[in-house]
Amino acid sequence: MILTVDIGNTRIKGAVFEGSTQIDTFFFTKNDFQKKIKNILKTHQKITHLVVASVGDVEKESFLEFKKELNVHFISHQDPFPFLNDYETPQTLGIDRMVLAAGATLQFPNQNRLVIDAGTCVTFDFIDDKNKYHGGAIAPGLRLRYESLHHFTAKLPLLTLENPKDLIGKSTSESIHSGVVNGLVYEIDGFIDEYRARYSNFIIILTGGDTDFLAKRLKNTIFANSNFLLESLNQTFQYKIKND
Ligand SMILES: Nc1ncnc2c1ncn2[C@@H]1O[C@H](COP(=O)(O)OP(=O)(O)O)[C@@H](O)[C@H]1O
Ligand SMILES: CC(C)(COP(=O)(O)O)[C@@H](O)C(=O)NCCC(=O)O
Ligand SMILES: [K+]
Repeated sequence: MILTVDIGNTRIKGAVFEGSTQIDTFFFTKNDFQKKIKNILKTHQKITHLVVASVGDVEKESFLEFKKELNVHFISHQDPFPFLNDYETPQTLGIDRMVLAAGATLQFPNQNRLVIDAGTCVTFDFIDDKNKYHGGAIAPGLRLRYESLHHFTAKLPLLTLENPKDLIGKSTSESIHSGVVNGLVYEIDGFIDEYRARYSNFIIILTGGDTDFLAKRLKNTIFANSNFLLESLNQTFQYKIKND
């Protein structure tokens, strides 16, 4: 059994896999994840490997204590990946984006794929049907948009995510909700339309913490799976075992 851990810039997520089946899912904070992982290891005594992908600011050293009982692996740019990386700065490409691209390549063979991860940032990643990773885009995520409107102005309040009543906001709060939510939805649909103008056929995977909120608002048909990064982490590690 494998425990996969995804350290993003907002949350730490974990999942236990038996083969390709996800049997448990967890959310951690920076302060409690060591204690929680210990409990998970007690519950699932067959866990032999801990596989971590991190773009957050958690120290690698905080996983050292698990090395006694487990095989601990941090996914890195040196691992084998099932695609050809055409990014001009491959060493600066987020390891989460590498893992998403690996998952898309392995789960959806022989087709063009666009992966959209709506987390702290919204990232776009495009992998073509010849398994070449092209690159994509990085934009602020939903919560980041609410926070930056508040942080960089004198008058705007900090609001939490809410469904906009209408396109036309009739108050400060309604205007912010429309600007943030409708804005991101139009942005994602706009990106998809532009990709479609270049590539007639591709599948779209939407993942990240805002998956469910966004999926039902997009006009494009997408494959929504908020677990895609954790699943892809498991697959990236299986791929490494076979190809190292
Ligand atoms: N419990 C939660 N805590 C924080 N953000 C959450 C939560 N549930 C959903 N979200 C949403 O998820 C987004 C963060 O997604 P996530 O995939 O966890 O980010 P990251 O991978 O960058 O840490 C935020 O924009 C927020 O709107
Ligand atoms: C773009 C990101 C900050 C996204 O992080 P997340 O929203 O998943 O927390 C992360 O993938 C990253 O640090 N990337 C490095 C730059 C790059 O991918 O080119
Ligand atoms: K992201």
